[in-house]
Amino acid sequence: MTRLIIGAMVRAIGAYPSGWRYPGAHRDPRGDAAVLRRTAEVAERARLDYLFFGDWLATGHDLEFRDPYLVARIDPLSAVTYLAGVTERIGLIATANTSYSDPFTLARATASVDLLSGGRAGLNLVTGAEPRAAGNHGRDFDAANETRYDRAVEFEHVLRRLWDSFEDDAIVADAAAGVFIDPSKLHATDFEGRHLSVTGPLNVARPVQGHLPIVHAGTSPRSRLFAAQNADLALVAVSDLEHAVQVREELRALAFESGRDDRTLKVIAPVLPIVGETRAHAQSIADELSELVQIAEDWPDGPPAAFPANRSLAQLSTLLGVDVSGLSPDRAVTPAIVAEFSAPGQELVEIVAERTGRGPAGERPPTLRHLVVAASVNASMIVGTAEDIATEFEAWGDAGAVDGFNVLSAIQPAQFDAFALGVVPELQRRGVFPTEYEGETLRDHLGLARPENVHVAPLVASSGTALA
Ligand SMILES: Cc1cc2nc3c(=O)[nH]c(=O)nc-3n(C[C@H](O)[C@H](O)[C@H](O)COP(=O)(O)O)c2cc1C
Repeated sequence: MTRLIIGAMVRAIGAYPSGWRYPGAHRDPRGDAAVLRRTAEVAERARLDYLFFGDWLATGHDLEFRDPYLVARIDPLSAVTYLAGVTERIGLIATANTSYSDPFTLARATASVDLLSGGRAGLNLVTGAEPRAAGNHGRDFDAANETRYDRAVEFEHVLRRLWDSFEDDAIVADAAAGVFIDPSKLHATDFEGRHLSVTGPLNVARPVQGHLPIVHAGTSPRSRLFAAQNADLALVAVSDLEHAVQVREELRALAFESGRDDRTLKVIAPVLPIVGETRAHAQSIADELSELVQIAEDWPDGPPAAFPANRSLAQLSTLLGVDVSGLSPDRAVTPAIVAEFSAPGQELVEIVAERTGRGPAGERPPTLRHLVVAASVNASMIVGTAEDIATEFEAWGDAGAVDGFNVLSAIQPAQFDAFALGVVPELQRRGVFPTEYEGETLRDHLGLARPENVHVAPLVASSGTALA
C-alpha cells in the first residue's frame, strides 16, 4: 500500500483550455485572490500535501487558446506568500526560472516565505523554454537556452549556500549580554562560477526547513540529470503507466549513480481528473468541455493569427490518414468512416469514447470536432467517479509508476471541490493517503529529512551536487 503524495497544481481559471467558459467557472484573473484563498482552505481541510504554482515568464494572445491560465495570473511567489497568511499546515510550492532569476533575490524571498509559513515553502526550479521570456529580461534566448542547465546547477548550489548563511544557532539575541549574533556562525557564500558570482551571506535567517524542498520539472536528458542530482521531487510528463514506471526507474537510477539515496527522490506526475457523481456525469462534463474548445473552422474567414496551428480539420486529416478538411466539424464519425482511419486515428476515437462516452456505433457518436480537440489538447485526463479516479491513483502507486500526483482541475472551483471532497476521502478510506497531517513542515509531509548546513557539513548528495 503506497502512501501517495498529493498536491494541487493551482490554475485559478482552470487547467483545461475551455474550463473558464464552463457555466459557473471562475474566469476573471482580476478576481484570482478569492479563488486562491478558497482553494487553499478547501485543500488544507482535505489535508493535501501542498499547493503548487507553475510559472511562465511571458504572455500573448496565443495563450488564450492553448493555456488561458497563463495569459494573466498572480506571480507564484506572491501567491504562496499571500496563502502563507491564510493557511496553517499545507505546503506552498512556487516556481522560479533559474535562467532569468537572481539567486540572492530568490534566496531571500524563498527563505522569507519559509520563515513566514512555519516551514511550508517549496521551490520548483525550471530553466524555461519560452523564447519571449528572454526578451522580457533583456537577454538573448539562444545564449540563455544553450547554458540553461549549467546555470541551473550553479544556481541550485548557490541557493543552498545562501539559505545556510546563518547556522541554526548563529542568532544569539542575548539582551542581557548584549550579544545579537555569533559572527563565527555567519557564513559568506563566496561563489565564483562560470554563470554566477555571489559573495553573500544572505540577510535572512536560515529557513525553518534548512533548505526548501526543491522540485524540478522537465523532459530532456539534462533535465532528468538535474532532477536526479539536485531535486527532492521530479515533476515529469508521462504518457501512460508503463512510461511512468520507466521514467521513475530511470530517474532513480541516475540518482543512485550520483551517489544519493535514490529513495529520497520523489517522482510526481501531473494529472487532470474529471470527477462526476456517475461515470456518465463525468463524461458529460468532459464532453461539454471538449465542445467549448474552439477549432480553426469556427471562424468562417479563418482563425486569428495567434490560433494554434494544430487545432484544425486539415491537421486532423494528417493524423487520420483520411482527408476530412472539406467536411463539417459536426459530421458524425461512424464505424464506416473509422474503418478508413490510420491506427493513431482509431486510437483517438477510443480516447474520445473513454472520455466522453461517445462511440461511433452509439446514439451519440463523436464528431470530427471531438477528434480535433482530443488530438490537439494535451491533458493527462482521467474521467469517472471518485472511486474510478482513486482506483487509477492507487494502481499507479502500487505499480511504482509515481510517488504522487500534481492534480489539475479543469474547472475552478467546481472540479477542484469534486476532487478534494470526493476523491481524497476515497483515497483516505483505502489507506493510501493520510487523514491528518503527519508533521508541521512541507518536508514532514513529503517524508524528507532536514539537511545539514552546507557550510558545516559536506553536501549530502540528496541535497544537491557538490560543485567542484
Ligand atoms: C510537468 C511539467 C511542468 C512544467 N512546468 C513549467 C513551468 O511551470 N514553467 C516553466 O517555465 N516550464 C515548465 N515546464 C517546462 C520545463 O521546465 C522545460 O522548460 C521544458 O520541459 C523544456 O526543457 P527540457 O527539454 O529540458 O525539459 C514544465 C515541464 C513539465 C514536464
